[in-house]
Amino acid sequence: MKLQLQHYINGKWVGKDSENTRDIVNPYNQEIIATVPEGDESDAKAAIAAAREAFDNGEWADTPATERGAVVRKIAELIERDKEELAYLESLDTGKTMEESRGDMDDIAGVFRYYAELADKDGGELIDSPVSNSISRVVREPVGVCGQITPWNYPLLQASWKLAPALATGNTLIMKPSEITPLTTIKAFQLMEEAGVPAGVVNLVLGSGATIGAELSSNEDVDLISFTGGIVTGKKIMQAASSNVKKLALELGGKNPNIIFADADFDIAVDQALNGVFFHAGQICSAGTRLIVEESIHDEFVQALVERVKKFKLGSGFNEGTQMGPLISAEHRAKVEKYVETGINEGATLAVGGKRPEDPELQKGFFYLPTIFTDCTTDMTIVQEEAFGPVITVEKFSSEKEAVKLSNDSIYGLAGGVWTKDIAKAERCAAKMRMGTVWINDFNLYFPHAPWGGYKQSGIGRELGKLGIEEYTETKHIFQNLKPEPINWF
Ligand SMILES: NC(=O)c1ccc[n+]([C@@H]2O[C@H](COP(=O)([O-])OP(=O)(O)OC[C@H]3O[C@@H](n4cnc5c(N)ncnc54)[C@H](O)[C@@H]3O)[C@@H](O)[C@H]2O)c1
Ligand SMILES: C[N+](C)(C)CC=O
Repeated sequence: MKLQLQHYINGKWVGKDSENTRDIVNPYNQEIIATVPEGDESDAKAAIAAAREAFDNGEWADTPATERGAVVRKIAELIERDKEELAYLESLDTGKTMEESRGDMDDIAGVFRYYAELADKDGGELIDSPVSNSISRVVREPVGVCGQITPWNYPLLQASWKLAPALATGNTLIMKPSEITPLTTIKAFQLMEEAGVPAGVVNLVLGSGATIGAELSSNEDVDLISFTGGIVTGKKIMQAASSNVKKLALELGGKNPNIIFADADFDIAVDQALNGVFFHAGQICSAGTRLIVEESIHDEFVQALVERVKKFKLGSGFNEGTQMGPLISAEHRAKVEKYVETGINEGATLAVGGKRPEDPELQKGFFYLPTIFTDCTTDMTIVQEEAFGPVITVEKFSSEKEAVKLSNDSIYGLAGGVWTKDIAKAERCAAKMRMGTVWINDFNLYFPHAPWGGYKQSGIGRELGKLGIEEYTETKHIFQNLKPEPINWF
């Protein structure tokens, strides 16, 4: 199936002849891999109008939940059918390895399957009414028109966490993928069309956040805005969403602590600490970029990390054996470089990395060497701010209480990890860590059944799990008086 490099509005592919276009660039070699129309506010408004009409006067919201679930299941099947093509497009667009992209596609199909199953499982709740001769029940209904805005690091995965629950519950939607990485989202809209999602129910507008994203966030015909991305954008969206007091779901950044106690399994903790931060070149919201290591093993632990890091294989995501691809763009690499410069100026010790690779084969891509800073303290910018790149900061601790205190010293609260063989200690730490996810002797694991989201400034609401579908519903209480009588007050 040919990739439709266009917007998808009201069941039609539009924008082919647009004067404004954007080139999509391969971060591995800067080649142009596609050119797409660059939409503006008028495209966003057309998509919102289509979604509004489909919600208010279409049949999707009233379609039996079992049938909606069947459509969502069909989407999962089509993703599985086209897994290789989708994985190829994702790696081309983001630079991540094919193995990672294949894993993402499995996860994405799993999310559609999970919400297909949940679609008809909430038949409401009968309340034990305190009023005699009455029926009191609670039902869940779709919110309405949903705006959905996604980032570039996990383009289709983050989209699937929004599309699947919104569709399963009978909403209509407009999605704006990151302007840097729209390819797999375009393909997913083709698959949703093939699966039989009615015209107007799902709409796709390509273009920038400042235009389309801002329109989706402020337009009063949009009932809910769901955003995954950076904290600065999240705050702008929150303000814009106040126009009509939209329902709001924000999945923002993280500066995620990974606590390593001296009694942890040393080799596994080293291995997973590396994986937790350098996977996808650190461009993961939940990357464990803040290592907090018990003093007694600190030097040995850092040495083991540094030795392993020096052997990392950087390269094309399509080459067998590549462990780490490039960063997403020149601008993003410049941000990571500035961050590392800040760390050096703040007095942290650069243990390894801190520059671009010299390998001639990597010069066209936006590569950056895996980097480790030691002698870090919580007052440093690099310990507080998200690098969203391959950079670890290492702090020391000498007591359980101090480890937990350090881990919570952040405006963020997305995720964190604890490594120890003492399960009681691990549970005590997990209970005190102010984060949406805490992993004990693991890191960066997520699956459709468990909720995902942040405490503090890491966001509002949850995706995945049962909470992830509830985000897309309004709750209504219906009270029926079976024996009405006059009140005789007036
Ligand atoms: N919590 C999570 O689950 C999660 C998952 C993935 C990424 N993230 C976060 O995403 C960030 C990286 O992604 P990014 O650089 O694409 O983020 P970003 O905030 O720059 O962009 C995200 C999306 O918002 C759009 N946007 C930009 N300005 C906008 C505006 N004014 N109004 C509406 N939309 C606007 C962009 O076009 C893009 O589609 C990191 O901070 C990362 O931690 C969080
Ligand atoms: C949510 N997650 C871990 C899939 C991607 C975060 O960037």
